[in-house]
Amino acid sequence: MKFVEIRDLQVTYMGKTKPSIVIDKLDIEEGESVLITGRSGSGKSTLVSVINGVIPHLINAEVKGEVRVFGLDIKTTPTSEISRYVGTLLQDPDTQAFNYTVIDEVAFGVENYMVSREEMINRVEESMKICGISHLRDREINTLSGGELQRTVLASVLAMRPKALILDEPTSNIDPQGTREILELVKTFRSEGISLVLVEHKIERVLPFIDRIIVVESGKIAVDIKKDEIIDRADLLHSLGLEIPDYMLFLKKSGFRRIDYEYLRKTYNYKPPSRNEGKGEILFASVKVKTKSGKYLINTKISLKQGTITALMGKNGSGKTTLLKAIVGLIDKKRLIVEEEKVIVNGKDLSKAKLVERGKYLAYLPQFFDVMFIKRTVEDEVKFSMKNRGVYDEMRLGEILRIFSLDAYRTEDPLVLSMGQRRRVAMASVIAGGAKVILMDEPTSGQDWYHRQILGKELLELRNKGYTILVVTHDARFVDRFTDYLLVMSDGKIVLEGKPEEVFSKSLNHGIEPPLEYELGGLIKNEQFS
Ligand SMILES: Nc1ncnc2c1ncn2[C@@H]1O[C@H](COP(=O)(O)OP(=O)(O)OP(=O)(O)O)[C@@H](O)[C@H]1O
Ligand SMILES: Nc1ncnc2c1ncn2[C@@H]1O[C@H](COP(=O)(O)OP(=O)(O)OP(=O)(O)O)[C@@H](O)[C@H]1O
Repeated sequence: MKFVEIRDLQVTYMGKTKPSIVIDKLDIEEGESVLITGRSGSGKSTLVSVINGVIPHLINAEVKGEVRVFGLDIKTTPTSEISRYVGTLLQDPDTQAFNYTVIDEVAFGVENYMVSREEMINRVEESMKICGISHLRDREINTLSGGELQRTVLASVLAMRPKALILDEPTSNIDPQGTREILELVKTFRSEGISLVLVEHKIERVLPFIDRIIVVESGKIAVDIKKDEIIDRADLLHSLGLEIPDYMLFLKKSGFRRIDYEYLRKTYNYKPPSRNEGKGEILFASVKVKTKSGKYLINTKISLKQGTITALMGKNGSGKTTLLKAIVGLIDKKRLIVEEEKVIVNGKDLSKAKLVERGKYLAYLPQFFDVMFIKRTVEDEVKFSMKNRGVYDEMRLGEILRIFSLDAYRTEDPLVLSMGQRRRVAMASVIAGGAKVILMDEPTSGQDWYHRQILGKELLELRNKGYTILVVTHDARFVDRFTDYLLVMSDGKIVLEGKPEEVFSKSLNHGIEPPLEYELGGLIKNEQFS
């Protein structure tokens, strides 16, 4: 039986005049493992939403044509029935978790099935183990880090033992080593005939786990190839804005039709970009944060050099977000104990300063910043933020809008702008108070390569204008391309620091996978892709 059969499909969201996807024919065989990729907004999520029945049952959209999933017509089969066969991990795990504790969440789906209690317990335990969250079993969901939450949702999906899995950008929140471990395990399920659909921007990372690549472009299937054809089509894929590493283009130019890691190791040269050294320390912090039961979540010192971009990497739950929050003064003191929070910015001691005062020196951009917008125009949004910090001045407002290339959008509603534009409005608002140090939490997550490059260039421009930036990310290629220093956290401590090329050679034990060109170019030894 086929996993997916699509014929003459057109999906049009309520209120839209044009369909978001138009697909004449698509078949996915049972047991196949397919990567669906393509630019942001191309229609990937819409496609997977008809495969798991979310459209039309939970999201209102008109579906013309036919979609069958394991022979079931998605238009007439309730989602509860489809979800017995097709398990989905959404990109934003917040929307998928409803329970109080981790173990309740993992058991939630499987509880509704007719399985014995013993079988249920076995499945729940096994899934927690696979996803590396057994130690979090009794933890309240709202205390989990982003990656821990995503792993929890995945465990609950796996406990249902679906015939097919849809993973929507698993690498966006789960650290690279964790993603690899989970995909390795999914691969072993595949020997039991499980089908896999992976929606992902990081093609290279998932290549060992898939058979076929489908590229969606403007709502249509633009490319549908076997994995082995990736080099043959490298130029086309590159021109579609996908993250095709240079070494693949190099192979194509050298006349190869397949990836030949041996040849690359002998011939491929890689030189990291030049980095800024910075001019002395602009930020120093010494932070200790612990739980009520006395476990240190953060116990570390951090220093940033003026006029540099510094990356902060580390496994899920290592403490990256908590460290950023502690520096800006955003730790929830009802839940956690702040034992030490020494923060000095540009010679000014902010250790005792309140949030608003710290905001004049430090700008913090959370991962999901849309919630920050409260005004109806870009100009009002930035103005409001300046007034709030007591630093409003019309000239300065104009200057900030120019720095962030927002002049042309002054009167637009921030919420109708594109993701990149919205991020610039949020950044303009947070630095409007005069802050010269910007702390950003996972701005690369879920972004396609084109937008990650735009972000990187924006950061370089800000750096050249004298700002200092600390950026939390799981994206090693982004770090290599766009940052000057790399800090690695483990168990609440910064354990490695230096230029990315120095740190990458030692970071394998900390959940970080260096860009493959480091290994192929002989800069580090890591034979995981061979
Ligand atoms: N619920 C919705 N209502 C109306 N339009 C929608 C809805 N969801 C998506 N769209 C539109 O459909 C098009 C395809 O969006 P979709 O989310 O499928 O893209 P995507 O390739 O998954 O993007 P990304 O990589 O950014 O997640 C876009 O133009 C988007 O604005
Ligand atoms: N109230 C709490 N009680 C116990 N542990 C907590 C509490 N709040 C947070 N934690 C734990 O602190 C650790 C650090 O979380 P943090 O969000 O800083 O991690 P992170 O490095 O940003 O992870 P990710 O890469 O997944 O985003 C996590 O293991 C989290 O579960």
